[in-house]
Amino acid sequence: MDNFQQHLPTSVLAEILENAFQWFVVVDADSKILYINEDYCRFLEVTREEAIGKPVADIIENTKMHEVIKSGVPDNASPHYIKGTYMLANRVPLFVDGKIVGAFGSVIFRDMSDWKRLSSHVRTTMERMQLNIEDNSYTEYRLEDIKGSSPAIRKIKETTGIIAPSDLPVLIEGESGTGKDMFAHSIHQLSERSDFPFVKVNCAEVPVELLERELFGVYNPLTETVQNGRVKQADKGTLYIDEISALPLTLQAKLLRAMQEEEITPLNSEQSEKVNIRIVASSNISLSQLIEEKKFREDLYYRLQAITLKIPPLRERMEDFVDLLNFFLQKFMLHAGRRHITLATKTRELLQSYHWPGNVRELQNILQAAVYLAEKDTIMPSALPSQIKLSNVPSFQTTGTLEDILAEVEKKVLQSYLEEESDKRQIAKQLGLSRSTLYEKIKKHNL
Ligand SMILES: Nc1ncnc2c1ncn2[C@@H]1O[C@H](COP(=O)(O)OP(=O)(O)OP(=O)(O)O)[C@@H](O)[C@H]1O
Repeated sequence: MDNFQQHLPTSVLAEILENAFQWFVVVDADSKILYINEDYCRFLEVTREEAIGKPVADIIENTKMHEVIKSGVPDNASPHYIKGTYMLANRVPLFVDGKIVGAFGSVIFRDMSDWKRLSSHVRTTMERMQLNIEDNSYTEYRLEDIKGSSPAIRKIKETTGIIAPSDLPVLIEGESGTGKDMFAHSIHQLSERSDFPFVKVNCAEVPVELLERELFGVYNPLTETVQNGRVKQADKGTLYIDEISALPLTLQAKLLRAMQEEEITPLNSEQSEKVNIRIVASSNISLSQLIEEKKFREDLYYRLQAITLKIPPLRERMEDFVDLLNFFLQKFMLHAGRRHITLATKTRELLQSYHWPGNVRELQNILQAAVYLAEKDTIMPSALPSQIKLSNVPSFQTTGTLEDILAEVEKKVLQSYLEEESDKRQIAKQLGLSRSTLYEKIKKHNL
């Protein structure tokens, strides 16, 4: 402490006390005023000379400084009624060598509307920060980030370029992991709304009972304020509604109103608000089928589907496979600080013949793991997850004598081991054979 004081001249200390808090008072152990700043005196309509040395209760009405001195417990953010208004005050006891020598008090909000304003300002700032955190948690994609040169992908990219600048809603259909998010982002980036927010909501991830407030906001009667939902947050920008098929029918009606009348009504409110949003929606199941099952409103569907981008699953556009493979391999090599990694021919074949239910996302994840796990410069099939290796289990004949069938199985198993591993010692070890037996079998099967 002494050390600090040496560096902090009294004049500076006084300046800090004058300015650090709007209103500030220090009392001694008998609750007599030792210090009070100018601003506080002005408000109390006393001079500083009059105030200093007086019992604090004579100068500040409803003060609780003496209670804090008695209890030794701070009293923070507590309402204090002075001159006809409620203010928010902090009162803190001062201890020296374990003994209470006084207390200080500060008024942190001069009236409760100050507080209300600030609290609503803090909330909006927090909402914006939250939005940014979520926005930044995934990359902002552009059309050129979408790899692949299959006719399907080229066509969809071309259509995206044409329709993006308009304000029309867009529906993107495709299985999970096909790149729907990437297209939604690209549409926003290429539109005149790109300087305004891109807000995403995944209807399947938000619990149904919270979806209405998440989308349309909620009115809080206590604070008399509206907490904005995603629609309002996307004002002037793009609202990306992922998995729109999970949107309940009642909310589908509200969304349609937001699109047609450019108006929303927050939950618990009777007041409509104007909004200006472009909707990009995506679904990994066919919405037309949901209409037949009466789970999706026909009017909303027709409003959305005028521009539909249908992204085929990866297995139906394997022309993109090599582009995607090379792209991810380069990317993850760079991330992992590796200079040269290739795929063994068998690894490549296994990947190529897999049916990719998780689409591009699955390919990306598998390559990432394989690059990080690769000990040498070649990724062997053993680095692939079992679902890929199992999808390629060799088939064998089931007719003939048992001896013939077993010989066929033995040949196929040896063949697949030899393709995966060049070190025969390793193969013999894995199959529980001596090296000489392995060589005999290789010779017998002409491998
Ligand atoms: N054509 C592509 N080029 C490069 N990366 C791609 C491509 N398609 C998808 N990806 C990558 O695959 C991952 C999944 O893509 P995205 O999130 O856009 O899929 P999605 O269809 O929206 O999936 P979901 O329906 O599960 O939300 C992303 O990390 C993205 O980088």
